[in-house]
Amino acid sequence: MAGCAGGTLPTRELRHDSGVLAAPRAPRVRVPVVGDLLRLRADLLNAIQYAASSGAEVSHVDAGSRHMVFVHRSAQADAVLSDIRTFGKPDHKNPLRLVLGDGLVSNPDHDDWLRRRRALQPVYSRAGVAAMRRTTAEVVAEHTARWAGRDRTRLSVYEEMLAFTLDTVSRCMFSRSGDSVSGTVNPETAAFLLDFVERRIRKPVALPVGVPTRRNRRFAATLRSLDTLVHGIVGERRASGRHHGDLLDLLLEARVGEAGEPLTDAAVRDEVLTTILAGFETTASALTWTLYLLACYPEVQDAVRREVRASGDGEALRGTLLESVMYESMRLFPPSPTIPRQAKRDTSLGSAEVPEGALVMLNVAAVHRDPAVWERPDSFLPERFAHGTPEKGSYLPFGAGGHMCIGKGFALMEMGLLLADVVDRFEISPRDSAGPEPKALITLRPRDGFGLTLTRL
Ligand code: HEM
Repeated sequence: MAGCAGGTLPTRELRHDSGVLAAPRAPRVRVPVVGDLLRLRADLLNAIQYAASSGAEVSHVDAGSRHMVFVHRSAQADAVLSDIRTFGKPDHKNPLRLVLGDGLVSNPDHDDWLRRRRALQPVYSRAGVAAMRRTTAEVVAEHTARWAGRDRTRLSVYEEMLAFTLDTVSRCMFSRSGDSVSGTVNPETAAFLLDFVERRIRKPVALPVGVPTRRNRRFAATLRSLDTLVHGIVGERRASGRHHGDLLDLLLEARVGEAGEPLTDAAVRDEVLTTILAGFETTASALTWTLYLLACYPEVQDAVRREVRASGDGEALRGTLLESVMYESMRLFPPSPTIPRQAKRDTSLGSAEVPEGALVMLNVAAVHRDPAVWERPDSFLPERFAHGTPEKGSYLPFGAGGHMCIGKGFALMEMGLLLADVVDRFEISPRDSAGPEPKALITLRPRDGFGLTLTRL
């Protein structure tokens, strides 16, 4: 079958051409490695997969001025995620802060983060997610209707999923589309900002953003227009007091600390950008790999279609085959393949010493295929999730512990609605002869994009 290499249906061994995740190639870098950061970063995913395949629990990488520790096993991952004071968010030099400021994802100050996290919990609660369901369903219907314009549509999957998730999160945030929002919050802007941040993560030494290079000037201008947009809408809302029932309303209603203070305008701005940027690429990645797997396993696709059609309104996702397919897809292709932490004091992980200041990278992709935990770890077996998710530390698409993804419910709702509508309307089949090759930095994406064919049913 095009794009889905090897294997036969009944065994459901993973069918994809790349093999990068399934079977690590001999590394282009040695791991552990001293002073070889550039090459490591050129092929991060392969290097850390290879290190994991050596059976080590952790690998040390001396990355120039910074010591890095990659964690490959569940027990150590659990130890890191459950002690958020010892293993905190990376410090103020984290390039994500250039865009997201002190929003939940990049806030390095534990106490400030905790106050905000408690204040924002209601925004992403079950009720908050339920309030966003109608808008999300409208965005789903618009996008799938566009793909249904012809009998057979050749979909550039990753690009389409990015457009869909960005549209969803910005419409749920501002409850309006239109030029003022889409002119500023669009896939090009978002891709530029993420690329800017990723390059700075990859570069050991980067020019300060204040140096007026062409990219730095574009970066400053992009941030200025986002800030103007957000502050403008927030100002209008505060002045009019009108309620729109969107995420921004919920952010403005959030109350911080014992005194119950509202978020400052600066904090609202940081959380708006954090929600948009944390929520769109990750969800697009998860949808991309799930559609790919559904295309490769038509018998699973058929079963999901039967389930969706039998369920009527499709309200409940919990316990369904569709949910298991999404979980299994995020196990094989975790949208956030690494989770970064920084040791706030000298400590240890199993027998490994971890010095204060070390960057600790949880190798989620390896943890998800740890043969000690997962039977047939490289196979696509959604039924393994029929009875819930496994033991602590071994399944981490949304992280775990205090920093666990606050948008998990939102993401699952959005994915469920899109996938249910797609399988109901279309047969999904692979298009290209080669399958997508995963590429990882902040998120796991197909290296050169890839296509699927949607045939209208
Ligand atoms: C499939 C989609 C998604 C995946 C795989 C994902 C994954 C993750 C992961 C692994 C973390 C933990 C990072 C850490 O421990 O440092 C995280 C945190 C976070 N995510 Fe998500 N995410 C997704 C969707 C979303 C959405 C839709 C939103 C917003 C609506 C969101 C907002 C956040 C925020 C704000 C945090 C920071 C939480 C904190 O540290 O308090 N995410 N996400």
